Amino acid sequence: MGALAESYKDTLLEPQHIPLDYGSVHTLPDSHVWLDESDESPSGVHSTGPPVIDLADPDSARLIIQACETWGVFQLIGHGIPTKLMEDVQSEAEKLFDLPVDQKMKALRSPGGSQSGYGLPPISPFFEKLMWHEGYHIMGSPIDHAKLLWPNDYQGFCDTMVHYRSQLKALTEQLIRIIFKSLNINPDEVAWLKESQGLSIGLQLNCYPPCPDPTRAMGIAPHTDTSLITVLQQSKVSGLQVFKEGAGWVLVQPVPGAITVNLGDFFHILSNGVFTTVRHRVVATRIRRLSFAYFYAPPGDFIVSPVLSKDFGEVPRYQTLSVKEYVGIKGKHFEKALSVIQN
Ligand SMILES: C=C1C[C@]23C[C@@]1(O)CC[C@H]2[C@@]12CCC[C@@](C)(C(=O)O1)[C@H]2[C@@H]3C(=O)O
Ligand SMILES: O=C(O)CCC(=O)C(=O)O
Ligand SMILES: [Fe+2]
Repeated sequence: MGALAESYKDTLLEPQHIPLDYGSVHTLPDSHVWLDESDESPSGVHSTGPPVIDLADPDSARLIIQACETWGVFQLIGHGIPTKLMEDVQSEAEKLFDLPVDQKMKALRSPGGSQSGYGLPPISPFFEKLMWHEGYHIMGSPIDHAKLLWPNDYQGFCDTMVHYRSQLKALTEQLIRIIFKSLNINPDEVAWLKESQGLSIGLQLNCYPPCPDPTRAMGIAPHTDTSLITVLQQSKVSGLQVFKEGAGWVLVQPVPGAITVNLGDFFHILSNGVFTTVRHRVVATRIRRLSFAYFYAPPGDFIVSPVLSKDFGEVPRYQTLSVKEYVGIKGKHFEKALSVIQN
């Protein structure tokens, strides 16, 4: 199922690492109070956000590369994902998170197993406090877990998710080709890009339930994605913030119909640190917010080695290692993983 299925598999999930029955909680429990994020200015709402790029613009490749260097994130319009499909995904996910908590718990992700199923973010054990979040992860076939949720009525959900995944795969690979060219990597010579063998692909449905005290809660704690690239559908409700040096936390205000694209750790390593793996978080909100993240990583045995050139630097800033090795290091060292492999 690919190397990402192994990520965070050894982080110790304690009994408290399961989502609350949020509908029945009217005050924020102490276990969910996040205080003192003050070192990293709370909500940089005054800064201009990351760029919005139209993929149909003849200049889009240049703008994408520029955004990879400066922000590590951008919003993409003209991407060709049908609006109807994006709406269908939203309504299937709403149906899922609307289920009674006992029903969702039947599909709970099992500790040490694959990442598929219902639960809190796998990074939860790295934090003292719990996130105001529930998620459902799909890796490989969605059928087994969907059958647990809807024993007689799972086909519509599965068809929508599989169709969505294949559309996002094509878009993601189009973006990877653009970025590879700027790194002087010939995409036609990359076997996994041509043949789709051994890729690590995960589709994460995120739900941030209505929060009674959003300024003291956290939707998803700060992290960088363990991916080459992540493409994200945000709903109309804002909540995603990215950390920008000099500006603090900056809101990525959702543009209707746009797909948010962010680079993950593997593009950062490949580009010798020139492309940003963007640190991001999600703030809690008074109204429910959904988002859908598609994570794409090369096969576990792919060797990630910084590209060296005049533009990307002549000296490697990171050690050369396999995707699988890095996933192991990330699972152990989390936010420090990149500094662990720094030369
Ligand atoms: C494909 C993956 C990326 C992810 C870890 C995982 O193996 C499965 C869940 C993903 C997710 C979703 C919520 C935020 C996040 C940091 C987490 O805890 O689980 C990401 C992980 C990631 O980007 O590494
Ligand atoms: O909800 C969002 O906007 C972002 C979610 C996210 O960062 C993730 O799933 O990795
Ligand atoms: Fe993320």
